[in-house]
Amino acid sequence: MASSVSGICSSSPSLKPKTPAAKPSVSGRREAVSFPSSSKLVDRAQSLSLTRSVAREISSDLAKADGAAAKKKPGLEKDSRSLWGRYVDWLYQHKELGLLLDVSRIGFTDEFVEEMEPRLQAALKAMEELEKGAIANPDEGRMVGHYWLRKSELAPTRFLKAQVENTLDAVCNFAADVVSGKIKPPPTSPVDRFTQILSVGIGGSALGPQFVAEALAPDNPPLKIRFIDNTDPAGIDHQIAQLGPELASTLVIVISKSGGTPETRNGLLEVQKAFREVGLDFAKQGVAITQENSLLDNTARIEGWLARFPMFDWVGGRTSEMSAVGLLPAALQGIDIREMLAGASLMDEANRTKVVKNNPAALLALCWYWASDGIGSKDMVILPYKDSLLLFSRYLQQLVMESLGKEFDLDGNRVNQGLTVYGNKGSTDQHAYIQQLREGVHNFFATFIEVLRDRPPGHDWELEPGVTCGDYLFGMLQGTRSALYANDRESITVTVQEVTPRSVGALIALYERAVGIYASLVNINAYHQPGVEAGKKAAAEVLALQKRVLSVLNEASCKEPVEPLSLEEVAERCHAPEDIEMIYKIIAHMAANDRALIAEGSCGSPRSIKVFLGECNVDALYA
Ligand SMILES: O=P(O)(O)OC[C@H]1O[C@](O)(CO)[C@@H](O)[C@@H]1O
Repeated sequence: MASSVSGICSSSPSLKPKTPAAKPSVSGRREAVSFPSSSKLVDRAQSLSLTRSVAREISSDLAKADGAAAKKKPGLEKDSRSLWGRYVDWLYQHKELGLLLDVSRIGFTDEFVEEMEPRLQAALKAMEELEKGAIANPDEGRMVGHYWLRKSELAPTRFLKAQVENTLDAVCNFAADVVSGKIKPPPTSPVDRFTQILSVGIGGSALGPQFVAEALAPDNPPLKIRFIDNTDPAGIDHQIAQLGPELASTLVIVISKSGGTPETRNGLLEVQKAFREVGLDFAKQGVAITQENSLLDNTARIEGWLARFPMFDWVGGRTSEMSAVGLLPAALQGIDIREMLAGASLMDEANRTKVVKNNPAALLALCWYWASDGIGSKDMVILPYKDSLLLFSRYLQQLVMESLGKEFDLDGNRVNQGLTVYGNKGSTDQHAYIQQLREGVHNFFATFIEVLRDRPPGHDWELEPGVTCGDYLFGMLQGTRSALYANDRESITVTVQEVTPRSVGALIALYERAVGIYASLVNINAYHQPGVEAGKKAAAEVLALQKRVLSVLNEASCKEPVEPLSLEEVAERCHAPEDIEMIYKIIAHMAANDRALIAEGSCGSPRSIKVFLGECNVDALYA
């Protein structure tokens, strides 16, 4: 029975005005500063409570970056003839892909390029080894093989090659059968074809499929796609409500490499409940994409789901778009996945050259290093001037930040590396934050993504003499690029002819490789994510504490008369006095959600709160 009383916790706790105080040192956080001297670095490292030796190592690492980039940073070239020369000299073109990379508005010097050459060669060598099957993720003892997904011949064993090829065939066949209606929803469905996909997954098991759907799904795809990528009950309800009666013709694809991610598990349980409530048999509409023998795989097998596709140990979540994770949803939406793979493969090939000027991923990594001093001192703002590429920055956020945002380097030195990524799309963002980019704090470099083809042939018209709507978009991009540069804000421009499966595949491959090369340049493991575990562990601890709180409250509520408890008393009885703040938050959250909990007092004055349960659960007393 759920009840709560008298507007408990209905208003936010009052916030005291902040009094300025000396900033405490934040462990592990390095401020973004340009080219600090070595002695300053040592001071800073010491203030971060690092040992002297670690401080010295950081100092010397950054001194290297100083050597390679910082000390020589001249003002940006402004003479238009010289700039044109620079543009032409450095322009990279991939003819077959119709892709251009312009790095002329990044101000690196020839001397910097020369100094970086040996490190770039080492990085390219490392990529070569990785493609051959080296253990490129030493922490987890794993190979990193996403490049094999688009060129199975590269896989280091026949077994792995067959795995890639068989999975691709299985994905294509299954998608073709679903789209053609050979694989049908159960007879309870009012229509005899699957019409919708509900994709349940998070992080790398969602961001690639979301980006690709937004970029490439036709206006009327054979199956429309929706996503549950969180454990937000209202968000989940919304997706299910939007499906309405079409739930009966929805293919639910549950994607989780590990097969045990809580958000994804919760999404699955919620969807299964929705199926039960309307009398549908989930198993007949469920598809799992996960590692063999994971919890999800075993559940799907035991429950007899419609299909299961493998995820491989050697493919990381954030580089899984070209595995079944990305390919199955894409194929079901009528996207040509072989073209995506072809685009990625062509890009990979280009990125194998050891000539840096002809290697677009190496050029990107070089620019990132220059622009952010090899320490992430500047953010990377991604600005695609094309609505369909809206989610590219969101996709890149995980690819770049989960890969590069690391506390330690490969030698165990504390480095707090990373590269912040954000952005939406142009010209929309010109009316949001470009003001600050042009004139405000100088803490970023931009990447423009330009798409030359405005709309399919035969549809264009001039909305004023000689000018189309797309000309405006073009003008906005060029204008912003020039205006930023005029104010010493650097930028990269990636140009594609059109947004096609091939160009999207190429873009994904370009950034995957640039991240790998950059990681080598700064000597970090791009393929693990130890930091994510801390949050997951803490969340599990909160839920465990909540169970203890409930048990303590139940005990007090089973007394005659019922014993309302203060927060201090609850914390004491949970043997967790140090967790009183968390206990307060747990109680406030439960009270806001009709959880058989009666809290008296006011959320704004936590000391006034007395809490008890509406009912005694006798069974729980003896559990
Ligand atoms: O596919 P899984 O195992 O559910 O993991 C989802 C995501 O969670 C992470 O492990 C951590 O956020 C990502 O790397 C991954 O893409």
